[in-house]
Amino acid sequence: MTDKCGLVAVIGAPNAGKSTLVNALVGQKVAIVSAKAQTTRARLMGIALQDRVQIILADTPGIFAPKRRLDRAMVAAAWEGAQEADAILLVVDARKKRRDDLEPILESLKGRRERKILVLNKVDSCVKEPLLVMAEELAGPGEDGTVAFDEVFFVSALTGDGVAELKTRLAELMPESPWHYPEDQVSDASERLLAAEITREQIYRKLHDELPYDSAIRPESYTHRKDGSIEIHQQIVVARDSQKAIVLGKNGAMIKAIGETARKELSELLETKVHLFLHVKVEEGWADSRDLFEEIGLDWVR
Ligand SMILES: Nc1nc2c(ncn2[C@@H]2O[C@H](COP(=O)(O)OP(=O)(O)OP(=O)(O)O)[C@@H](O)[C@H]2O)c(=O)[nH]1
Repeated sequence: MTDKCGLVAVIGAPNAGKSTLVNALVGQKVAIVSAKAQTTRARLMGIALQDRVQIILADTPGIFAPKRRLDRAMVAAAWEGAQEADAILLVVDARKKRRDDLEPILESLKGRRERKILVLNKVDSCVKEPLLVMAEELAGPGEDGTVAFDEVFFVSALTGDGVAELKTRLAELMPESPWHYPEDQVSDASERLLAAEITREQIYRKLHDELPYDSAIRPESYTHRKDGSIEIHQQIVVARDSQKAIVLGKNGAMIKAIGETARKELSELLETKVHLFLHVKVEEGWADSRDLFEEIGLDWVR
């Protein structure tokens, strides 16, 4: 069998389950799953393998009405991901009845020539009949005769139901091409970016009530020690002194707990001992700072 390799853009509203689906397709944790909407800031890529086919998944940030500059950058990154794709996967939370947030996405999909696949996710917790109606509504030819979607899949990214079928289909759709990544490299998100994502996930888990979106992780250094362990330094960037106090916690207890959990998870993922050093830095208006945008992998949007 000749080698095949292609790019799949994963798009959808916040919380639709894109990260969970990418993880399920890849079979290993590469993107960040959180119950909170809009946590996927960086455009992490997952790489799924099926026989001699490499499927590169652009796990894009949720598309939503952008207000702040940072949010606009997220949307731009999402669409940038969809530009050179061999297929576009739109992930929809099948449990949601209101689909207002889908309208702008459906509208902009109309003009796209790529193969469009609708993935109705979370079928583990929704009733069947309305689901079929929804599929019919979304997948049929639109009023102007254009087909909104070429194919529909029903999946549960959580239980894995339907994921193998979707993966097989994606593999079929990939063009003949040499592989873009070495066999053992399942993610092109550099390890240091992955490490930053894991710390950020812990901050959301432990502090999301107090620190909604006003924090970011800046990777400082990532070095391999002679004994095979890895030393990682990261800055937790916040906007105000009061937020710094929250991240530190009483006598530093919070940052210690964040660091400890993140270190354990990283150590498991990287299969080696990890030394993680976290520092809190106050930077007013960090969301407008250009270098940080670049560090989290987003284009600068004015
Ligand atoms: N019941 C159920 N829950 C799911 C399924 N897939 C994802 N979820 C949950 O939905 C929530 C959002 O999932 P994510 O994968 O973070 O969603 P996302 O689309 O990547 O979200 P953003 O990063 O905000 O764009 C999490 O709590 C998941 O556990 C599914 O198939 N069934």
